[in-house]
Amino acid sequence: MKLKFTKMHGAGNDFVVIDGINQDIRFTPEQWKLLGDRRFGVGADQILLVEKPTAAGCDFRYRIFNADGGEVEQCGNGSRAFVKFVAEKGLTSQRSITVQTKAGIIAPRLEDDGSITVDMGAPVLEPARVPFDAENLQGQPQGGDLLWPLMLELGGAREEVLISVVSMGNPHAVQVVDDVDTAPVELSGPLIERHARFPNRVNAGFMQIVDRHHIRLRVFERGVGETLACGTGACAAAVAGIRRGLLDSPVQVDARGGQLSISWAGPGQPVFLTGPAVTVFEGEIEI
Ligand SMILES: N[C@@H](CCC[C@H](N)C(=O)O)C(=O)O
Repeated sequence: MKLKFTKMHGAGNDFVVIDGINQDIRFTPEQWKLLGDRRFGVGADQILLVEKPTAAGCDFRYRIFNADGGEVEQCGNGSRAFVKFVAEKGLTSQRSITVQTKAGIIAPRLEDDGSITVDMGAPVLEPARVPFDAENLQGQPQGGDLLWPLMLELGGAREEVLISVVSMGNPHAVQVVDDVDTAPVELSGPLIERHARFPNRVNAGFMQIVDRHHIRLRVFERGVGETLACGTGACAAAVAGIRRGLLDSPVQVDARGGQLSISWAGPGQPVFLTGPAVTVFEGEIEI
């Protein structure tokens, strides 16, 4: 079939966005992977599918596929691209929408200045629900959080890293580093992503604290590798930093591809993610 798509990005985290309301989309994991392939397909960190909702009270259903072809629960930067896409394509006239995802309902809103704020829902902090297997591990208390020691095998050497585990619908392991520019993202990112204690794999965040309202962040994303920004990763890092008593809301997050802003009032409360969404080009591909 000839597929119409839109290429978009949010702070450099890039997407192929597909209207699955006016096109009949039934792809295999290999076809999703091909769309994400930067050499043989279009190229993107994630492919986002817009569908009619199946849950009552929602305007749309939002499905997310990583570049490796796997379907995942949540994507924060993608949710901003999603609301801009449905507005630009005339699929809605509302500036605030409710969106059904695999991880629950989120609510993105187009602001007058073109930025987008998303109610991402409350973070999940219980290890078993992230999911993270904490059995026989001694958590180290810090602030209101437990830091978990994770043993990494690096070329014969063993190294322990201290992580916070947070789910924003999708799983995150966040560690504090002195300097994100020299943090071993390429080396330990893949080891954390596939660590046996994360049965569904995990997104690995490396956060440098600049001051109590400002961090720098790099994220090695599950199913992709390092991206220029990760919206749920920014939410998870801010939540972890606030819980540990290192940060106060709101938190400015500098990613390599742009700036995001996170606010969170504390456990049980939703996390709000604000940032840009940009349409790059429209295209068609035979698939
Ligand atoms: N880039 C995203 C997260 C996309 C999904 C992630 N790779 C996962 O597997 O959970 C974001 O902006 O949140």
